[in-house]
Amino acid sequence: MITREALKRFALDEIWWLVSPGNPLKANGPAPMEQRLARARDIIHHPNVKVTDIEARIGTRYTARTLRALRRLYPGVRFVWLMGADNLAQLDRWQEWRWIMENIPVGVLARPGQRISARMSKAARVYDFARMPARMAGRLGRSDAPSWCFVNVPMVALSSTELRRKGKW
Ligand SMILES: Nc1ncnc2c1ncn2[C@@H]1O[C@H](COP(=O)(O)OP(=O)(O)OP(=O)(O)O)[C@@H](O)[C@H]1O
Ligand SMILES: O=C(O)c1ccc[n+]([C@@H]2O[C@H](COP(=O)([O-])O)[C@@H](O)[C@H]2O)c1
Repeated sequence: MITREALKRFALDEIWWLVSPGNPLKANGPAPMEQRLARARDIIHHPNVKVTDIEARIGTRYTARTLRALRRLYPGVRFVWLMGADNLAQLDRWQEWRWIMENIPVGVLARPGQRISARMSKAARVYDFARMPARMAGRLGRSDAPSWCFVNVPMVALSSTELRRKGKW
């Protein structure tokens, strides 16, 4: 749902789901890559959405390194980094987070319970000057970094952790 919203709201050509080799801030490692790729591909069927293990192939789980590699590999492409509001709330714990903000436009999708922590976060405060109003979200991909935009999307209070706990995956 947030992928479909992001395609529309940010007027993107494509969205790539980067199936992570493992979030550096999460203590427990994920399920095997092949399994997660297959499950991700079962969920999303959209001509403009690609599910990829490119981070594993590049050999990194750090977003700044991924983005540098992607720009080298696809020099003609203007990339935008997309994430949920929970990730904005702790972005200042990411490796080279200022480099990310300074170099790639960032689109943030609202997430239940995360509005205040995202708004009060260090990243939001430091880069307040670079925030685009949501009504201009469609221009995010064509704007120069630093530039970020928070959009309100229909709230779905689901998390991967909860789905795993309920045995749905
Ligand atoms: N319900 C949601 N609303 C908005 N963004 C979301 C939602 N669920 C996940 N995201 C975003 O989608 C991306 C992938 O999230 P992920 O698959 O790790 O799920 P998660 O629910 O955050 O995981 P976990 O429960 O293990 O913390 C992240 O950027 C996250 O912020
Ligand atoms: O680069 C980092 O330091 C960093 C720290 C935490 C999360 N990330 C990335 O952010 C993405 C979202 O993580 P998650 O677990 O919320 O889906 C995923 O690609 C992670 O690898 C990246």
